[in-house]
Amino acid sequence: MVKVLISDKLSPAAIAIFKERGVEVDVKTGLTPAELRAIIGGYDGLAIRSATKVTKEVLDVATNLKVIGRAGIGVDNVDVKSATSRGVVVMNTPFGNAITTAEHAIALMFALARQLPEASASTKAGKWEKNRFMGVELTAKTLGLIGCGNIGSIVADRAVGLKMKVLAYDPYLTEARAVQLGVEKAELDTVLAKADFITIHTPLTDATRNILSREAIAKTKKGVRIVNCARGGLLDEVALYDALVSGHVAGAALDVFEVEPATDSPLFALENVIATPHLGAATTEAQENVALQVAEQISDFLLTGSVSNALNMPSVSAEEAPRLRPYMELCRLLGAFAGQLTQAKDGVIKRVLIEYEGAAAALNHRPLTAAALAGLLGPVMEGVNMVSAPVFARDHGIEVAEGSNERVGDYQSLVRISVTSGADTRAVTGTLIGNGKPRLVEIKGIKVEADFAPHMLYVTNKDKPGFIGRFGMLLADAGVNIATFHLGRAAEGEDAICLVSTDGTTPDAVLAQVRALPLVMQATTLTF
Ligand SMILES: NC(=O)C1=CN([C@@H]2O[C@H](COP(=O)(O)OP(=O)(O)OC[C@H]3O[C@@H](n4cnc5c(N)ncnc54)[C@H](O)[C@@H]3O)[C@@H](O)[C@H]2O)C=CC1
Ligand SMILES: O=C(O)CCC(=O)C(=O)O
Repeated sequence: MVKVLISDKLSPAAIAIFKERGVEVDVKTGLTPAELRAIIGGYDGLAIRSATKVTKEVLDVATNLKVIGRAGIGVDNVDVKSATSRGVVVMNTPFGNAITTAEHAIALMFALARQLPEASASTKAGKWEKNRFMGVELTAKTLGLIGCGNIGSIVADRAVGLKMKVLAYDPYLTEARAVQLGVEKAELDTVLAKADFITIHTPLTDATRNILSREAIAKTKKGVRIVNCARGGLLDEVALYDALVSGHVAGAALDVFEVEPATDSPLFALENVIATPHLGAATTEAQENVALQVAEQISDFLLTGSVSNALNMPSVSAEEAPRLRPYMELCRLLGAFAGQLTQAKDGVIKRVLIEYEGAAAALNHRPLTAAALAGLLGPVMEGVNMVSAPVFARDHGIEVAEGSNERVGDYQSLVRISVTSGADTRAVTGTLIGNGKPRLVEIKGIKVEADFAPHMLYVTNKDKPGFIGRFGMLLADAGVNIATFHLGRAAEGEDAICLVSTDGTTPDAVLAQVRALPLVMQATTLTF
């Protein structure tokens, strides 16, 4: 039974889903990093919000972990790079809390415009300061959006409904989408110069860190009000403090802080600052949405192999997962065959071409290619899987290409992997037979019909009388039992191949004797 740890406060809806799907689930919140490291090795899945920090140190001891599911959007509390190199899928729930967070940004904008928290506190203190709290209207004001993705576009939609003019700075926003949203696409400097309110909705990346820097804040319109409901670190808190004190910025509403939990900040002493404790996603509806989604996504992945909303792996829908699974296995085995042949020769892979023919041409190729790369790179990288293999290939300059052809030849479906290393290119081709069983049908252009087996011996030789008898006797004398024996040749008297499955490994000394047989060009043991 697969086992999942929920290490942050999640709606009980998540536990119900896991149990319903037959996944064993433990809920342990508030763990220290050391406590998490001590237990994480026992889990296949980890469901988190923002409190759990999934660091490299945690991942290093997460020996069974296959998937991390973030019930929410931002994954800045997960070391995605380390997770990827360890083959752990990282998923989020990109839409479940977007409306709620957009509503929080709008709520903060209203709260700033009418100084609601201060007015409420003063009234409750019995002061009735009617003249102190003079507000501003939102109608006809300019809202500057920085980031117009899921949340930003919902904020834009609501702001347009409030009769605001919306300027959006987002390098990835197309003109067509801007028109559809009723916003004007603008450069950052224009947004800074013209906006009465600015709200940030970008992820925190190297490009967005400090996007509202001291210099940027200096370019804003005097009296601007700023909302940050995205991530701490997107604005310079010290510069913001100075601009609030000088009166250049009329108010700021912050849900997120550079250091969280933020229990102490000079900003808290300012009347014109509203602060909430990272509450953007905190509604019953959003928490139920993200908890349900993350539990479904983690269960689906662990139980069926379907992948949704992963940041480091191509998606595989629940519908296509059963169809893709035998092909993924075929691709992995073909990759492993080609990888072991390459390793036995010159070793350094330069280029991989994966071709899909017949029925395979119509499939979702990204997960299949990832599976082929995982098999191929197995001999060079311990523990490589579909998550880590494409990244490893990219980082090591291995060129990966795909081809497809719907034409059906001798086989309904074919996958061919051609690997170039040094001056050589080696191709292995396979198909699925009967109930989805992988079969090798061609090696280096020579036809063969062979199943994959845990232990194999692959020999290339000259097609001349004398090899097969000597080879069989040698294995028999060494006590290596042959399970299956397959032969193929390019043409009479030319290059031939012999693929044998054995009941156990062939010792290195026996392999050396095979290599020394007359007519043998090369011999390699293979394991699958
Ligand atoms: N306060 C809270 O509780 C919550 C905060 N968030 C945060 O809200 C932020 C936005 O989330 P989503 O809208 O779902 O993300 P998204 O990925 O849908 O949208 C982000 C947008 O930022 C744009 N962008 C990227 N780099 C940019 C740059 N250099 N300059 C301007 N725009 C840039 C992207 O093109 C994209 O359109 C994230 O930081 C997320 O972590 C999300 C949910 C809850
Ligand atoms: O889980 C939370 O409360 C925070 C949500 C959030 O920041 C996100 O989804 O990115």
